[in-house]
Amino acid sequence: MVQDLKGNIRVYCRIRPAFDAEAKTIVDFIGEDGSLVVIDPLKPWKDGRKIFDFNRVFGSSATQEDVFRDTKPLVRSVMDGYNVCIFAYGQTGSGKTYTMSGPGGDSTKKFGINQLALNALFLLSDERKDIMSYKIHVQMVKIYNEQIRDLLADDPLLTKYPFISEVTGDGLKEAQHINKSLSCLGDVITALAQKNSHIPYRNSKLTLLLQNSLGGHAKMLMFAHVSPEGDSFGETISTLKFAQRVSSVELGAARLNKESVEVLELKAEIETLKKALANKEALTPQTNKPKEASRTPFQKPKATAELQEGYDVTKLYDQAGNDSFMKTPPSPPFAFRSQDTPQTPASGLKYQQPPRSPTSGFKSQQPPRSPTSGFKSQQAPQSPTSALKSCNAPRSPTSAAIKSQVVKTTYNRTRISSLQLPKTPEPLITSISENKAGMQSNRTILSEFQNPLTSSTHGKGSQIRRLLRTIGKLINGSDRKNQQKRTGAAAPLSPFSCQNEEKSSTASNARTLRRQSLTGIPLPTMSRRSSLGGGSVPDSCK
Ligand SMILES: Nc1ncnc2c1ncn2[C@@H]1O[C@H](COP(=O)(O)OP(=O)(O)OP(=O)(O)O)[C@@H](O)[C@H]1O
Repeated sequence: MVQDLKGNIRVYCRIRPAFDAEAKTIVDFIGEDGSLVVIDPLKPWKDGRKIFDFNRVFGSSATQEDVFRDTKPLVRSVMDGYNVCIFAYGQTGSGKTYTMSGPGGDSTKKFGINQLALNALFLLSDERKDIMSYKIHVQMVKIYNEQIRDLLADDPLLTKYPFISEVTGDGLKEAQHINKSLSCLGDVITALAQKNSHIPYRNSKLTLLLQNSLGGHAKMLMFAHVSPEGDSFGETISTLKFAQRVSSVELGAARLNKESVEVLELKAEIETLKKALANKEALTPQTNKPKEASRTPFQKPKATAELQEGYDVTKLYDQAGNDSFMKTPPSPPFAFRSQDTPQTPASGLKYQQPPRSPTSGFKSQQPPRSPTSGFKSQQAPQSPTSALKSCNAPRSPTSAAIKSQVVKTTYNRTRISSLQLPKTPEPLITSISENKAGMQSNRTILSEFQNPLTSSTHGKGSQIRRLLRTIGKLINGSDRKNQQKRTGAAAPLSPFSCQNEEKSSTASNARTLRRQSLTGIPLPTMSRRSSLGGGSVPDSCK
């Protein structure tokens, strides 16, 4: 907890076993609390003792498993939405490769952090497969002479580089670049430690590459490797001092890619609300249920079909209380485009209703829709203003609203083609569940590529939140609304009465339709005109 408050740079120190087991090492003391005391072989008395503090210190007897045990929680936090960076630092021959790649061999005991971390990610992914779908991408690059090379590229020429790990000519150049990288890393760490406004990430490819993992938005683990031999003391002290500096950097709490977790939580909430809604639905008397063949567009199963076919119903239902709802036609970018979810001929809002006037929106078997319409196929509204006017019987705006949100959330999801859907709201929720993977895939891509998709995931979170609010309103307000519906006359609904009246009338219309959707009972004398407010439509608004 203290660490989280302090920041998210952790420093583990690992001491390689001495090559000569008989030789005296510079390690004087290793504390459980992460303290390390080294002693200068040239000053074996008190002044020669240097004390350092890290998060953990692994002595020469520590195994790969020991090291990974303390690394695993960090690795797992990737799956919870954090960017995590683990890197090894230290003089040549101090054990960096051993820790990160392992000594080699098939046994997991020989695995390094890289393999163990991937194993952990795959295991976790498997454990959560019922609730989450992860995509894991692996990239391997080498920074050589300030050139980044993709080591997993198909073209070997791209991966080939001269090994020269002599210090002349190109080797000298290489050494200079390595020094530059490390020096830049040091500069970045110093700037972070000093809380400078400018952090010089761009000074080297290494820091540029690690930018997202060195800043305050990520969790970082540094393995500081040291050799225990006396003749490495100078390098060891240098490494330990740098590691101490890194450890002193206080970045503040890492910023979780919280949208991902939010999505998880919201999904759990959806599950709860789903049950509550289903219960409510079960308690609500279902009367005047039309036959399947003559089902009106206000019935939930139809709306469900619309959802599952990927219709853009949001502008028609979800925003029923919004001015623009009646005025603005669904815009193409918002509409569920055919290439994303192609609809089948059987899909759509086939209301089986007789043709209506040109102001009617949901005409069954209506030919070509307006290009601006979010509705697809035959049922597209003929005009932007015709969305609710066309309703002979109350549509189920609430279920449509729920669905429309899901449509947006699951924009890239696989289309569900069947139109033979049950009449309860469960299919709605089912469609949510079926699209879990989609919601989380973005979330997974976000872990992989870090920042770029955050806003996308955030959008899904807020969409789901809106959806939850809608469901919550349905559950909490249904009784009251039903009561109102039974006792009161329908509120004047006049979406075509222009500016001043339009908002309230549209909202009333939405409430009315929601009441209807909850109960499934058509409102008395719910003609098209009465559902819109009973007044004639002014010419100016037609
Ligand atoms: N914890 C360890 N236990 C046993 N052997 C180790 C350990 N760490 C390192 N070694 C051995 O020490 C030698 C040097 O280790 P390694 O190659 O990992 O160092 P390095 O820091 O990667 O070196 P370089 O920077 O030169 O690549 C190797 O033979 C390795 O097997």
